[in-house]
Amino acid sequence: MNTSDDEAIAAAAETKKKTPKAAAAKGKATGKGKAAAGPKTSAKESSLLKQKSPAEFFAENKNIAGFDNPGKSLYTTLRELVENALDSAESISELPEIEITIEEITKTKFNTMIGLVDRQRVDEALYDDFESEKAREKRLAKEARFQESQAKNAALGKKVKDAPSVRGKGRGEAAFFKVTCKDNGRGMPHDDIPNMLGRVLSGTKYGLRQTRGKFGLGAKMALIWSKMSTGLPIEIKSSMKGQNYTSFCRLDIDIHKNIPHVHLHEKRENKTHWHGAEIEVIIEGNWTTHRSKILHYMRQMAVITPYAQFLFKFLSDAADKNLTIKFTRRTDVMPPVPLQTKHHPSAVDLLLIKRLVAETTKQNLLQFLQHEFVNISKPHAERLIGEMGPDFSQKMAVKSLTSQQLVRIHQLFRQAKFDDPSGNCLSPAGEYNLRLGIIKELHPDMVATHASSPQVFEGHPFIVEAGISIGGKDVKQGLNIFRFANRIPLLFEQGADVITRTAAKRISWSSYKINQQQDKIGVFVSIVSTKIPFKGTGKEYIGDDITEISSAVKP
Ligand SMILES: Nc1ncnc2c1ncn2[C@@H]1O[C@H](COP(=O)(O)OP(=O)(O)OP(=O)(O)O)[C@@H](O)[C@H]1O
Repeated sequence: MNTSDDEAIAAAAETKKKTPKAAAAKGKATGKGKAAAGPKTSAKESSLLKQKSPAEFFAENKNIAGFDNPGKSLYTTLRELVENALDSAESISELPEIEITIEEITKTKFNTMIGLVDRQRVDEALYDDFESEKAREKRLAKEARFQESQAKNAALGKKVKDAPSVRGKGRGEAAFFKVTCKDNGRGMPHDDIPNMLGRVLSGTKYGLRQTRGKFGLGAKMALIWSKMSTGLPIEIKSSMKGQNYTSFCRLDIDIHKNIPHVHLHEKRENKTHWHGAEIEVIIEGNWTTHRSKILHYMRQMAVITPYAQFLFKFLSDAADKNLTIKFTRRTDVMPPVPLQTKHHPSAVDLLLIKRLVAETTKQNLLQFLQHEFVNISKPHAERLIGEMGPDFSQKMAVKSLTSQQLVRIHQLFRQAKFDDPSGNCLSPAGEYNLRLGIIKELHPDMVATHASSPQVFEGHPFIVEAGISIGGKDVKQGLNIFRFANRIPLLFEQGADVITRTAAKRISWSSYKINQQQDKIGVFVSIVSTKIPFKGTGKEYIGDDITEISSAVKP
């Protein structure tokens, strides 16, 4: 015992003798109160710890899932529904037939739907778009000046600018849309519908397989957004092949508990023997700001999926806004259904090894290594076990492995050499389809395509397919970059994406006798993998920081 300990004990004994109250206070401060019951917690000190459900988290951070604002939310809702529809039809090798309708709902119609009486404005000055007499005069004078300068510019042959738009300060009046997506896919089992669409982070696409969906989030985000912006539930109709009934379900989500709140769930007659799903959601959106993104998305989807048929409709009370576009099927050749694969030993972390041990049906370590991972043959597994050390044996029960032994296996997996995973489980669009898609949607003067052999990053196989086109319809001068990941068009965050950066900065177009500024160049790059390293859950771009991918994208 050193001097300072001695001193502290002596001082404490002294305090105890002198003032029992002061000693108690000291005990509280040092956390050494009554030995058995522990220090009492006053109401003021009660724990501040709170839990949040995944649904609450995503409702509060909806931007990370692509629901940044009403316009983007309309775009992302459509996209999530279309991608689910395609995944579903392709999973049963059915040529996809997908109908998408966006119906504009006026405020009066919306209010009638929810039983709210429409009210006219009474006190105009209360509103954000109210313009005082003075402000009106000022605006009109500004507009007149602008028109004068435009007239002068036009007379001098100079470029004429668009008139600046006049907007209120705030968000203005909300616009509502009913988004419906109907497919001819697998449908959903009746009893699973509430959890599939009303519980965040639940889905059927979590295995190691190339799919458009991945997180078990997209459709639920559309529902959360509808709950946040209109308070209306989602409606689902679904029927599986051979079922003589259609499931109908109307539900919303209990955000706090992250559980579905079912309003109606029943079986109805399926006279037409239809199979597939039809999902309908009513949300706030903005068609004006995101019309062009939505149409680009549909067109790009038609490029990468020429074997699908899409019927896109925009319906409005203003007849001149109505739109119907049919993207026709050009081929019956579908890429093969992507296969579920096992994990590559170099791509697993400790947590995943523990999960695989907990879930495996294999009894011993030898069988476990051989059957739960790709590229470990029996002789290879025997050698690996030998290398693990004397505590390990081929016959040892895999469920009896200690935490330390699992760490040893993980360490060995990181250091040992394994053959690369094969790309057999992947389903690229195929050069034929990519070429066809480009010709069908762009009508270029020239197209060239190329597909790479499978490559690997972090134990995941990936394939890059690319196409270049020159000329065509609705193609602007310069680079027109079309990016696809697991056959999803990526339209946002273009600047940071590996494909854009490669096309714009790392390719010497002049060496191919292509003028980067003047020619109408279409660049199409499609990456498929069991793991697309998206930045964020919004699936909007692939970063430029994975060497294997960036060098594979550059020809
Ligand atoms: N049109 C559909 N047809 C059949 N099943 C569907 C359909 N839409 C959704 N599902 C089922 O509901 C599940 C949840 O869909 P959700 O969009 O929430 O997530 P996901 O597609 O699995 O992943 P992600 O969040 O990456 O899109 C899907 O995994 C699928 O099983």
